Amino acid sequence: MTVLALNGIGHAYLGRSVLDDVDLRVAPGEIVALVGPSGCGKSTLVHIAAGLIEPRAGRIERDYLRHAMIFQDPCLMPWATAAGNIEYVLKLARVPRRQRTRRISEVAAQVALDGQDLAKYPVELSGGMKQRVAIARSLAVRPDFIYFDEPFTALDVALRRRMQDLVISTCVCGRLSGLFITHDLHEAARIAHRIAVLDTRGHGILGERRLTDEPQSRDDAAVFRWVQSALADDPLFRHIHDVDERQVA
Ligand SMILES: Nc1ncnc2c1ncn2[C@@H]1O[C@H](COP(=O)(O)OP(=O)(O)OP(=O)(O)O)[C@@H](O)[C@H]1O
Repeated sequence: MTVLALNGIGHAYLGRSVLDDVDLRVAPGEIVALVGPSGCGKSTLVHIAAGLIEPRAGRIERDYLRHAMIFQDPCLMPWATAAGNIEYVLKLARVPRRQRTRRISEVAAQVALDGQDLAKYPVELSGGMKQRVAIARSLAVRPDFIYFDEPFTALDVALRRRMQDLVISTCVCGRLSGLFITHDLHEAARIAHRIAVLDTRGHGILGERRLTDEPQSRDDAAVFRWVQSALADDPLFRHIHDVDERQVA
């Protein structure tokens, strides 16, 4: 069973190929992390999967009801309060006013935003609070699939961790499915059921590894051990490591 199937996806920008023959599947209730070095086409693939870009080749099968997207930039409307930003998507979904108020409170509680936070404008919110509003906004319409495009890259380590916990508590425990783009193997190993590696030049999925236990049951030591062993012993991830080091050098 799949809720998302990408079959033979290919794409090019200005005649330059960035993706070729990419196949990827997500099962119900599964979070798949897609990793790969910068510029290999991860964002392009997730935009294609979400229907924001029409691919040059391939077929996409979506078997979910409603998706949401969370980007690195929270993309909040600066002229609306946090509550106003969340309410906007509920208005678009034609949710009646009384239900909107209740739904805003529910999702705000899920991401630990209080009434005072909800009354603030984006300029008055910290980076982490803005990202929490963005997550609350995406949860407000009750998606059953979420696309994450490196959502926590700009956050500091502690905040990033809290946001990852939030993904685990809302998505994994809520049985939502998702595709999570990241170049951070630790992040992937914390939150995903399965990790797929995109080829350096976007020429297909190089391989994938399933993590045996559920994300909510992994402690820091288990994640650390998994990543160390993947980088040291697994040729699939050594490849990523080498490429990153080459780019830094
Ligand atoms: N709109 C665009 N027009 C032209 N080229 C683009 C466009 N968007 C992306 N590219 C190019 O396509 C390639 C893949 O970009 P993409 O953003 O999908 O990679 P990525 O793996 O998500 O990178 P990163 O991890 O750095 O965000 C890159 O070489 C990028 O420069």
